[in-house]
Amino acid sequence: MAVYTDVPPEELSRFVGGYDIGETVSCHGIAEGVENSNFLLRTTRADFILTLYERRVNPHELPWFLGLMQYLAGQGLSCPRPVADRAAATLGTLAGRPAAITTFLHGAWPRDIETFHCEAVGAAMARLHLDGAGYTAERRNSMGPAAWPPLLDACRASGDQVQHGLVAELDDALAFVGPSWPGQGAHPALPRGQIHGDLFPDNVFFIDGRVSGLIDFYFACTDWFAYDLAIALNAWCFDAHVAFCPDRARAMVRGYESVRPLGAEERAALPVLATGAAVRFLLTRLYDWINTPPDALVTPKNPLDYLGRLRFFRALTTPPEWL
Ligand SMILES: Nc1ncnc2c1ncn2[C@@H]1O[C@H](COP(=O)(O)OP(=O)(O)O)[C@@H](O)[C@H]1O
Ligand SMILES: N[C@@H](CCOP(=O)(O)O)C(=O)O
Repeated sequence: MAVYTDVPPEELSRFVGGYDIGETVSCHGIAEGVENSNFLLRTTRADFILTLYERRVNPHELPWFLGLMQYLAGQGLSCPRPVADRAAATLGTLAGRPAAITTFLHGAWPRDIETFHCEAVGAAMARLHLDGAGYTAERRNSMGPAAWPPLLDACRASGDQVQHGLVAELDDALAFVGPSWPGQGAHPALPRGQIHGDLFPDNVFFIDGRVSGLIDFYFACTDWFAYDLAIALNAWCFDAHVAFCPDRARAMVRGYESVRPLGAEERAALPVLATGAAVRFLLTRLYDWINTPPDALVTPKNPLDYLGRLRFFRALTTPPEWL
């Protein structure tokens, strides 16, 4: 359950009254997601998503995220479009939190991933990469390689209680990934631009087998395009037993390349990028696993799902046949 902040009805009605979106009919907390408080806001005109920003989102960065969504929606990408209030502002304050209203997207995220989903998400991601080109403001990846050593340090005391030897394995992975990262030493920099940064299945909606929308842009940033693909290879291309599914990976790369072909250097960097992506999600999940109180409303995600992924990508020595 991800509703961290309750919204008193009178505050909601004052907030919604600042927009030209009709009268509030209902406003219900949404029991999915982990980062922010999301509500389905139904008005006499339409359905909207009301988001109160919590936790990891830096309020100073919200205009960048909202601006990116506005820009991508203007390019024809199906993503939440921030709604401006009567004073033309897309960011306000509600119940003491920064808050925004965005358009509601129809569709549902896939619970059972099939190969066609992976091909479709690859193509949708490549479109996002191309569509973002005209949004020139940059955002550094706050969850990039520089963030990983301090995250590991914060988990150092308790990490081995989650799995024996985990901290040493993560130290070793960081020592490998850091110097091998694109742009480090002899490793070439790669094509870069606006990436989603968290394109997991629960952030991609489908209708009748086609992508109907991408949501949750709050890890978006300016980084290597191929890193976004590496994140999605982690998130979509393993089964429930954390066994790698080469057909899914092949389909995802094929879908991506149907829109934006990868360069040879991007292809060569994918194993290390995917190893880094596994480290990144293992670490954020481990941090949450250790620091989420037992009575919290949100259930932390299992960090060890990403240990199997890390080991898989780390062990790739030659270019894999699915690439
Ligand atoms: N624009 C949207 N249209 C429809 N549903 C949405 C939209 N944004 C969020 N949701 C719903 O809210 C849930 C949580 O949103 P998400 O952005 O993933 O939250 P968090 O940032 O907290 O992880 C989604 O799984 C979806 O059900
Ligand atoms: N996708 C991340 C967690 C971020 O959650 P989201 O609900 O914002 O997508 C993970 O699975 O670790």
